[in-house]
Amino acid sequence: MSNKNHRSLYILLISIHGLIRSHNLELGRDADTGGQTKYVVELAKALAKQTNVERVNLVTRRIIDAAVDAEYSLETEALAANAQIARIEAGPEGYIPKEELWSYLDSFTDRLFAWLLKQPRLPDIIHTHYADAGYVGVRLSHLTGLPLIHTGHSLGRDKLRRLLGSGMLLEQIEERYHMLQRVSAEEDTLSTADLVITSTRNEIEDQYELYDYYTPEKMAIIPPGTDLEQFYPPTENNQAIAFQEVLAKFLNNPEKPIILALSRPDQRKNIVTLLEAYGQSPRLQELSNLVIVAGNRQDIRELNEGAQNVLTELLLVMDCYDLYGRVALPKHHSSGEVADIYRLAVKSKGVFVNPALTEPFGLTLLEAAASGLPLVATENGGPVDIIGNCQNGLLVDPLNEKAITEALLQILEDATLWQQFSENGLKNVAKFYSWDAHAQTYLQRIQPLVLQQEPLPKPTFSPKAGQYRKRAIFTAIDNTLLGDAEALAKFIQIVRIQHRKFLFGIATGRRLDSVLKILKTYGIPTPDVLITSLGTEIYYPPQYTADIAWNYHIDRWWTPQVLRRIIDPLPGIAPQPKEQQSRFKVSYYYDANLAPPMEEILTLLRQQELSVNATLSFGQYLDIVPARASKGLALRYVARQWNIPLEQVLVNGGSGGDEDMLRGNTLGVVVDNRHREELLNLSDSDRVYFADSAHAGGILEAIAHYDFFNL
Ligand SMILES: O=c1ccn([C@@H]2O[C@H](COP(=O)(O)OP(=O)(O)O[C@H]3O[C@H](CO)[C@@H](O)[C@H](O)[C@H]3O)[C@@H](O)[C@H]2O)c(=O)[nH]1
Ligand SMILES: O=P(O)(O)OC[C@H]1O[C@](O)(CO)[C@@H](O)[C@@H]1O
Repeated sequence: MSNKNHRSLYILLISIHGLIRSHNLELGRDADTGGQTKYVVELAKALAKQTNVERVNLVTRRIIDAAVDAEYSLETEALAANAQIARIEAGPEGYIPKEELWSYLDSFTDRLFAWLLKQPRLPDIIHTHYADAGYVGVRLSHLTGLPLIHTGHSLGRDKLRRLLGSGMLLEQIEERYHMLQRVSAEEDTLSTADLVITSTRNEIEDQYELYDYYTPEKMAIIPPGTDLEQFYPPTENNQAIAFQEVLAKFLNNPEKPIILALSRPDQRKNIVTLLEAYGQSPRLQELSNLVIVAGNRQDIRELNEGAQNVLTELLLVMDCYDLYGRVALPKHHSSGEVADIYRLAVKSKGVFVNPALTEPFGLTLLEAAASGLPLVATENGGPVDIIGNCQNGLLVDPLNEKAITEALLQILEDATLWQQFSENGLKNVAKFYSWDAHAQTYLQRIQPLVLQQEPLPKPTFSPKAGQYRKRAIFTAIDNTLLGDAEALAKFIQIVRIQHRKFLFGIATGRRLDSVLKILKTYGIPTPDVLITSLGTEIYYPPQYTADIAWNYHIDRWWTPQVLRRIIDPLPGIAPQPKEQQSRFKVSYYYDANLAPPMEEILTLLRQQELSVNATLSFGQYLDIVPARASKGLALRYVARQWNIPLEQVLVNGGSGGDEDMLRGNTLGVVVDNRHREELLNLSDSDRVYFADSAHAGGILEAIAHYDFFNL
């Protein structure tokens, strides 16, 4: 291993949703392809140019769908000589909205991990973008021990707050955006990440501050850049800009100053309030035209629900105020035309407006500034910093039509102010927002994380010759292996007869001493590997050698005494006897009638900045272990040691503590006597078989169902 201090870096960026490729980004095509898509491609290219960066991978989801370009199905695509996009399959092949990706992210994680193990070496750092990639990065970081950094781009709690403020009902928001799942993933990411990179101070103070796990000291403000070769002011010569033709179709007096809004057609962008302000102001209508660029569309009725609602509402409001001839809503524009659109607005002495309910950062504001276009922008989010730095516009309350109108008139009616804002923007965007400066600051900030990382060592243990197996069965004990003597006897028979053909593993919440008693009492053959105490300990028979590397790996940010001080006083919760406790497991009895709901306990732990794994089993056992430990994570560590693909690992479970080993690419089976609500959200996973039989009968049924011995 070369000395880490001098080795050049291999950086892994993960950005899962949207349409990502090396060129000609289809920004605005849909709600998932916008600023983040552009940000990660430009970041990857900027990092790849740095001298001490050896390789950059930008990992995204592989999409095979006739509705989108075939390029998105390429498994790799070059971004630079030392940078590639890598596309990993997860769930259905087709292009689906980011809100529907959640149940496929465990599988994405397993496939990405398998892909990484095939590369010349593991990355030095994982950088995730948005909640879905955060979900994957947390698991990947636990699996590998690699440092995790995160950039939210847009935060669920902030979006939720603003949508509620705009009058949407919680049920509507949950139905459309699956906000609870997203916020839970964001909290887990914040509690695992070593560093959070934001674009502005406002994000730290006003957006991340909403989270239970809020640690400003782990956050770094590194503003993104913008491409000054693409965005620049119109040239002096009066060369016509082709897009003018497109707008002329809509406008009676196309020479009037343009008020330009450009964003994805998403509710959060709040374009309709701008249209309302324009519709209510005869003065604005006399002085200017309103141009709204909101993605590309052929037929509004074919767009996804969010975009359809936004555009339909705009047409209705336009009609209501009879704004025909004064408002342009172009259907198409290419990514190459975007810069021209800004320049058209500048030539007309117009204004760029971003009326978003909240704008985490706002790349369009940088683009407008680089074009010389003054700004009117929402006071919620990144524009506070951007206009603060660039001194090139006015901030407004996005829900106040009057304020928006006044700000627009103030700039449109004052040529001196317009000129001042235009010049300030041009000068300051180059000074404060450059990708090269971003990449240099980025590398300085991650260097200490790379140096201190303790990657999980390649498995020391290697199976003895002849012991290689290509499949495995892992089962929990209570109510899964045990409970039906006849079925257990049949399973024991299979173990004895077929034992050369598969690795027999046990993954239990019990301690080693308790498991050994069970094996003896029920005559269960000695397993090849024992995962005990809920994935915190791993033993290898016959001497039951403990895997010390695993203990060292999970012992991170583990402070059981702090944990006990927080949990012990809670009502309806009592410590289990000491023989159930272990070095890396704190266990309680949980009385659902008296104790706070699990969500509240998780919130409490995060608010105390604890990064742990808390699970409820059989509705009565609350177990808390280090974040890097679980049955699923320990099982993956063992499968990697024995080089057994997860697709050949049959896993049998029945309660909350088993959930994470049943997710992902393993072959899951849930026994019929399962604890239903603890495993409820497994139902939409395509790799879990819900057995009709209970206890060990479930395993026997699954062996047949998956045709296990012929895999
Ligand atoms: O019809 C459109 C709409 C958008 N864009 C482009 O798409 C990007 C939009 O980026 P941004 O204005 O930042 O908004 P979002 O797409 O919402 O991006 C998210 O991610 C960005 C990067 O972190 C943050 O700046 C935003 O606040 C956050 O909402 C810009 O480059 C636009 O030029 C188009 O080309 N055509
Ligand atoms: O508004 P939301 O749902 O938080 O999502 C913001 C979207 O904008 C993007 O920039 C699109 O690339 C991503 O951050 C995300 O898909």
